[in-house]
Amino acid sequence: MARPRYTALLMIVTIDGVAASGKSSVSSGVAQALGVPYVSSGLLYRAATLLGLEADLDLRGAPDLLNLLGAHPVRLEPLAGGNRVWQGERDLTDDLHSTRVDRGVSVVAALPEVREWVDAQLRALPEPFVAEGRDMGTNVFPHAPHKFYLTASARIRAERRARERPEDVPAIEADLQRRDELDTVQSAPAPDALVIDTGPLDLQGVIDTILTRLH
Ligand SMILES: Nc1ncnc2c1ncn2[C@@H]1O[C@H](COP(=O)(O)OP(=O)(O)O)[C@@H](O)[C@H]1O
Ligand SMILES: Nc1ccn([C@H]2C[C@H](O)[C@@H](COP(=O)(O)OP(=O)(O)O)O2)c(=O)n1
Repeated sequence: MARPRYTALLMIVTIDGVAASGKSSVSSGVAQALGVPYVSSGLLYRAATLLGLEADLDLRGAPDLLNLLGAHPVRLEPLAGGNRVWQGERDLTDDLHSTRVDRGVSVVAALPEVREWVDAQLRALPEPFVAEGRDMGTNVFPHAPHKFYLTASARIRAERRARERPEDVPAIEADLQRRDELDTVQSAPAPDALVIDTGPLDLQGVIDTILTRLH
């Protein structure tokens, strides 16, 4: 079958949304269909959090955290199938989705200095790509021609995430709601984003909804 032609092929596509709304799975599917990499901005916030926790730092203290990140630089490797994060030769990726990192990351993401550190790395990446996070369409790539924003109820998101975490659905739902609140400032949809309620859709349904907009 002939591969569909996408006008978005040489541009940036942004996919923002609340926690566990499907951003990384959907971005990976869209990126693979477009034949471009996807970029997971949340992994950089998670890496800063992991390294701060490992160094026993107070996560509210930007100077110490920035010193640490400056001394041991972190690199995001944006692949279409799944992003990886490196610190030198160490692959941090598999340690970034623990409950401990989930619970600390919003505090770190609220630090303006850390946001600048992440944004600078993202803006240095070669286009085209699909970028996912909270503020890709509003703050980091406001000129992107195609923007999407994923939502779903906290219960549905918790049920999905429960397949990846040891905690039960109510505990995960409470954590997600707490994080939604802490992340509110940077999580507003761009005015020109298409908001997609992923609740009634399966993964492929969300990917197809986006791809039909990119022809
Ligand atoms: N529309 C969907 N239907 C069913 N499961 C989904 C859907 N979107 C995502 N998922 C699943 O929900 C979980 C969270 O998705 P993920 O892509 O990690 O979200 P995010 O990047 O927003 O945190 C994953 O297990 C993923 O496979
Ligand atoms: N562009 C971004 C991406 C993530 N963040 C913050 C907010 C989130 O709580 C954490 C982790 O985001 P990530 O997308 O990796 O994970 P969730 O989908 O929220 O589970 O980072 C942000 O503030 N801005």
